Amino acid sequence: MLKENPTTSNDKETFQILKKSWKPTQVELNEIEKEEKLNSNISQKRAFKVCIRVRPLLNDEVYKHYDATTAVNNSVFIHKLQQRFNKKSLETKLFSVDQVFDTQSTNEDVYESINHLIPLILEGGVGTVFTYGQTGSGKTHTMTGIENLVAKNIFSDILHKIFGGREGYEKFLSKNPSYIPKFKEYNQKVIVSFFEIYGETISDLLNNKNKLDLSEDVFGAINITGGLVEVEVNDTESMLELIKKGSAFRNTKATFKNDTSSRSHAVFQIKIINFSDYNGAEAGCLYIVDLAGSESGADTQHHNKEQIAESVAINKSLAALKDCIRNRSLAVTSKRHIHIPYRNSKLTLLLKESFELDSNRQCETVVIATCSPTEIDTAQTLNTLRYIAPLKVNLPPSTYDAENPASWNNVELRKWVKENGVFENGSRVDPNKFCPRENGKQICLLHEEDILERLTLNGIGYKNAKLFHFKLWNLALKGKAKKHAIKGEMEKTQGKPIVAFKERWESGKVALDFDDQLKLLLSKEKEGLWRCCEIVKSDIGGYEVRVDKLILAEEKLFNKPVLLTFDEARKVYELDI
Ligand SMILES: Nc1ncnc2c1ncn2[C@@H]1O[C@H](COP(=O)(O)OP(=O)(O)OP(=O)(O)O)[C@@H](O)[C@H]1O
Repeated sequence: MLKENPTTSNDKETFQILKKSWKPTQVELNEIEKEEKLNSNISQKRAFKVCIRVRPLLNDEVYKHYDATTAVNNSVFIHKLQQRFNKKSLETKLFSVDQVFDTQSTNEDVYESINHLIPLILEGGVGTVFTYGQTGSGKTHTMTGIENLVAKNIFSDILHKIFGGREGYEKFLSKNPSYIPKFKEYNQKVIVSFFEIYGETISDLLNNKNKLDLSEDVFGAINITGGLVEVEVNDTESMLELIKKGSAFRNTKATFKNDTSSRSHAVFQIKIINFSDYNGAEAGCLYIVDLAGSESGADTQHHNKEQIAESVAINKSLAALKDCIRNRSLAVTSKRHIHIPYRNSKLTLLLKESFELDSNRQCETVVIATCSPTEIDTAQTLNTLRYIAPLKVNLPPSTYDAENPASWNNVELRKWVKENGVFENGSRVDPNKFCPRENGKQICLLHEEDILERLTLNGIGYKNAKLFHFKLWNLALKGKAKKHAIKGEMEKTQGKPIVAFKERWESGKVALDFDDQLKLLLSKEKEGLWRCCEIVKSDIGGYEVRVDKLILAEEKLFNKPVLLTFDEARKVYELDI
């Protein structure tokens, strides 16, 4: 590995003497304490958790360079030797994040910062972990460690969940010592894929670098197209084998800073599929993303034309990633609309769901900033830390509203189902079967036929299933209207919500009226009266526009405009709630 060496042995000695006598100031200690108090008081979990890992000095660095960092609890100090006239002193910068891993930390220690993502994906959520940092700072070392530890732990985590905890599983094992787990028996599948994003090209690392692409469907979901190989795995060894195979195919080249520098973003994806789930239940998903290293101008001074173009492409996609996270954090606090530019790169498009404020599923991301400890990398380390330190984002506060199913989590939904799914003939809706993992919003987005199927397959008669669906659907519509009322889009008059007509009604808009009927506005007949055609529920779920059913409707009864999206496959419209 090539290293520049502007450090004299004199500097190194002076630095070591100064660092030995260095202590954080009282102001800095107060700041660390304040940050830690703030972290421990956070009742909400982080949507974006930020960690720092400082790697140790490597063998070829130990003699020439020195460690310019000091970690104190969840903060790290970066030191710089300054010379003023004849006097040398230490200049220090402090960064506080959620967790710091110092030069002595192991990959097992770092794994602790991400292991909460496993229960999240077993519940159908989306977990993302990525490392960000200069080339040669330890991203691949950290990510390979995490991939291997996930492979080692995920299968026992699933079994503990199936057997109601570690003790339950151990008790079972003591009675069945030769038991070999078969996840299919428990309706679980663990599916693994591994691909890289090099510039804007996506290649399958488990299939000879077969070219893949991303597409966004009409519902906004991102799909990998081109035949991604997805392998079902049942044990640690098979998963480790795939990690090894995929890593060997990765695009790496020697650079000025790193002999085996990764020139692509590698994405190791684990899907947890509960295949007894009905239509519409999404798989839990973990993305482990090893980013290509960012390079400074100085790092690229020995690059040829092709390498410079490669560096520009890497830095561009890293900038897109930073923009998305930064705007995501701004969007949580800002009163105005903040655009999250996830379409600016393939990487951010893939991770779109992690940036969405209003995602249907719970999404949590861990960002690990990796740093080289040496004094010659201080400028790049400061760049990395300045960027990642403000990225901490809390999950949006709970918006639970007993009258709005779209705001319920799985526990709240189950409670409602238990209380409301009771019929005169004694049959009951079992929440374990109706909504094993979904939250209220996910259930509200299901088609009527999917809901009816869930109910009838579990012994609820068709008539009762319709009644139950109607109750839930009505509540969802009212909840949505109420949400708008709270937002100030409606006024209350005599106990009845009346629209404050900020929106100008115009032809082509769809209005929901106070009887929960939808109408497509065709033309204005006269002031306050519109010629419309009816939009009715279809037998196959969704809505149909009945051009044969023309009516006149009073504008004052319109509750609010709604968006309909067209389901190309079934040729019906769906309410975009
Ligand atoms: N925590 C660590 N402990 C020991 N060695 C480490 C650690 N982190 C990194 N290294 C070593 O440092 C070198 C560079 O690490 P690595 O390849 O992981 O960097 P990188 O950030 O992925 O670089 P690039 O962006 O160029 O791919 C490797 O030889 C690696 O083994």
